[in-house]
Amino acid sequence: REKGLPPGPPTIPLLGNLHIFPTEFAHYKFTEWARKYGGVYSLKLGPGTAIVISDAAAVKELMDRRSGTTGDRPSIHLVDIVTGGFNFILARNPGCWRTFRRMAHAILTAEASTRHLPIQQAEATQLLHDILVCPESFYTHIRRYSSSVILSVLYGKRAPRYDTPETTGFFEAQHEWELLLEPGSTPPIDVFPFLKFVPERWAKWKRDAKKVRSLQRAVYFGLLNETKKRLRSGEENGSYMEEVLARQEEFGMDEEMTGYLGGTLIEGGSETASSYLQSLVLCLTAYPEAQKKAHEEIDRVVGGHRMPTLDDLDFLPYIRALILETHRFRPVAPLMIPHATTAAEEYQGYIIPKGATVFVNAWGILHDPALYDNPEDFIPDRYLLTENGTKPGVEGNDLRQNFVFGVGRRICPGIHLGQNSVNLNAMNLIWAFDFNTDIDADGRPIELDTFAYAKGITTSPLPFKCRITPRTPEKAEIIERAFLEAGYTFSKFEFGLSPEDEKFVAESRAQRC
Ligand code: HEM
Repeated sequence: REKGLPPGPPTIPLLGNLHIFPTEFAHYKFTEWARKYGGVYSLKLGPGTAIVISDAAAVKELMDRRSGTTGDRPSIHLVDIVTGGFNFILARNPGCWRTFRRMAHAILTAEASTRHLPIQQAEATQLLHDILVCPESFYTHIRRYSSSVILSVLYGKRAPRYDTPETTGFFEAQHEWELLLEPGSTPPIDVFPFLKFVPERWAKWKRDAKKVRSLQRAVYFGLLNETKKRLRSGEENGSYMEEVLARQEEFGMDEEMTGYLGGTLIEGGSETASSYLQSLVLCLTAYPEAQKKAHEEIDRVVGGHRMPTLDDLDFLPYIRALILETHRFRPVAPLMIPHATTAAEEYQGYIIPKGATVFVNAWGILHDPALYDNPEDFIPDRYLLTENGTKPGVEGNDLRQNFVFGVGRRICPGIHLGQNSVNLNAMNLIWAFDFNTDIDADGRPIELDTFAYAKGITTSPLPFKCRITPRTPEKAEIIERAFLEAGYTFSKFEFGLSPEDEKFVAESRAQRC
């Protein structure tokens, strides 16, 4: 470890800390090290350096205020060979990232998210309907919902079923991509660049990378070409990609960039919202006291004769607190997405070197016992006591309520769309259903493991069982009616459907007649 770096675990020659770098659930190990080495510590990864920040004040200073030098992403060879460097989320700065970001700022605005609310609301209604009809498949219903919203908003084409070809195509590509990016699944190419020159026949990762590239391109460019075809036939429906295509020249975007912009926005928007909503169901089920309070509040404010709308949220302080507590308790991206520095920075006497990878340990901060009372418990009330949920007497000014959406220049550009999804569905699900733990053969409740999560950069609970029942027959009827009425909104997003999707849609419409 070079002189001047923040402290960190002892190193060994050549590898530094590479031999102890966690290959899964890194946020747990990073948090354990933070308690030992402090809120800003360093890891040596071969010749490279990683800085782990688990302190809210340091995040504010280094990542938000000095974002000009901490807003890059680390160089990842796989991103270059799979996407040609055109992955918005992992793109390096400068280069195409700046163009993507300008485009996102112009088009993914709060105002635009409001324009897309009708389809989001209609999809949220189908989510309630699907759970009503087949509650045991709630996990996949949520995934269908989030993919369909993002496909509708981006390409103006919805996914009526979980098995819609675009959805399964995307999930397959995404699954293979995440496996490839998983630390430990490939040799350390970025630490030892000579590995790039190993011939393909001895490097399985190169063959896998080719496969992921062709899977992704089939989905991303397939959707883009369909959008163009739809525009040529004069069937505009106001999707994001329509505007991107119209302003391609203004932003200097060629075909490759345009295809990958849309594709990586699906990557960013699909699994994040679904992971959040799956965690929400897990928390409601595992913490019946919190569920009861939320039910009481929504019954008082919204009542049983209509569905909630986003306007109700202002009058639902406990549910707002519950939404924030779910973000804190199980953040979708516990280590966010690694950043990198473009110049050296000095922080409290330590050097943060140029080219260092920076991990923002959101998990470590949001589960810090110095900030939160009983951080491992799900306690929405903490957000009623203080703005950022911190324990009384502790300054929470270095935190902010949208912290889980990222930091500095890399803050999530889909934040408005994401927040609408989270807020709308949280209210809907609480309004509509009772969530109870499953029971075993002897009628005893089966305790849920709230730590059973999938590994990866973004993480969702592993599929779990719970009993979901409508709260009143009247609510079940309201949901059915709203789903049938949503058919009109859906019809504007249903083109080029597969025969199976056509059949499904026709059957839903037939019910209406
Ligand atoms: C609950 C929903 C969501 C959560 C919790 C979430 C969270 C995040 C986080 C933590 C980051 C990393 C920020 C950083 O590196 O500092 C991020 C980046 C990103 N998100 Fe989201 N996100 C959500 C929804 C969405 C949606 C709906 C979209 C697309 C419309 C989206 C697109 C992106 C993109 C493109 C990036 C990369 C931005 C960049 O590197 O400049 N996200 N998101």
